[in-house]
Amino acid sequence: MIAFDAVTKRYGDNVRPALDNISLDIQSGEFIVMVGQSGSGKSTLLGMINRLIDPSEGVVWFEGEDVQHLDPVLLRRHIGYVFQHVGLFPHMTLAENIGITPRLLGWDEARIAARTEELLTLVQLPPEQYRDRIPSELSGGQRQRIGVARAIAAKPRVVLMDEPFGALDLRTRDALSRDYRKLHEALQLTTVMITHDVIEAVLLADRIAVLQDGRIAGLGTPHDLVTNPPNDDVRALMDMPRQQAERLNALMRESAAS
Ligand SMILES: Nc1ncnc2c1ncn2[C@@H]1O[C@H](COP(=O)(O)OP(=O)(O)OP(=O)(O)O)[C@@H](O)[C@H]1O
Repeated sequence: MIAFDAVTKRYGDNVRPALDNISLDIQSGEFIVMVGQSGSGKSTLLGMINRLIDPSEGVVWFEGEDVQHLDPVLLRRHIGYVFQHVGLFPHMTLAENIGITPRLLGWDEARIAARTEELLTLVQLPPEQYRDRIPSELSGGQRQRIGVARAIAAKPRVVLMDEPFGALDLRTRDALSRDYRKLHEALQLTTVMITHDVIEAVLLADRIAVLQDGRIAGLGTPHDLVTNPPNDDVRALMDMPRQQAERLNALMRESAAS
């Protein structure tokens, strides 16, 4: 579905490339999650898929085509994009926000209305109650649900997510990410997600890519990376959820004993 072939990205005259000779194949239907420290190159990698960023060297393939040969505006209409600050249009109703890409693609109004109803139901915001609201009349979690609905409105096969649930409280975040995983499966999407939360990555991903200084330091199923990390940095990162669980258990035991 998507392939990076020896991709390097240099910003301006920075000595160190933001991405350094990355090769990565993403299969159709796969849920791949990118983790790594701030500045490791995750957003740069994601932005190359929908041509927000162009490579300095190498080729990014999308469904067998070099993205450099595709019109970026048209390409983006076929790739859903969800990011942390949802970016809904504040004066448009939720229905209008969801209908933006279908409308740009020339769908007729009846089809857009039907699709909007379907999506509001899918993201668990009953249409009769929500379709005519504006974004400021929603909670952060509800807004993010609309962000997901808008991203998949025109039935893209690929969805890119940049810290989509990062600004939400833990419970909402957990519920929303689980709901999204179900949507990913039901709609047979290909999803590329960035998160800073290793637990979220382990729970959601088919495969995790660990980025470090512009390179892929580890790539594999959550199980592979936890049980057989390729190096000490990946081991330390993937071991964090277990260490936190152990600390929590120890605290619980101490407070139960006192
Ligand atoms: N427009 C830009 N101009 C110059 N340097 C940039 C630009 N965008 C990113 N960089 C640099 O490229 C490197 C990778 O940045 P990138 O945003 O891809 O990292 P990231 O892993 O997504 O970070 P974060 O987790 O903080 O969002 C960083 O060193 C960053 O400073």
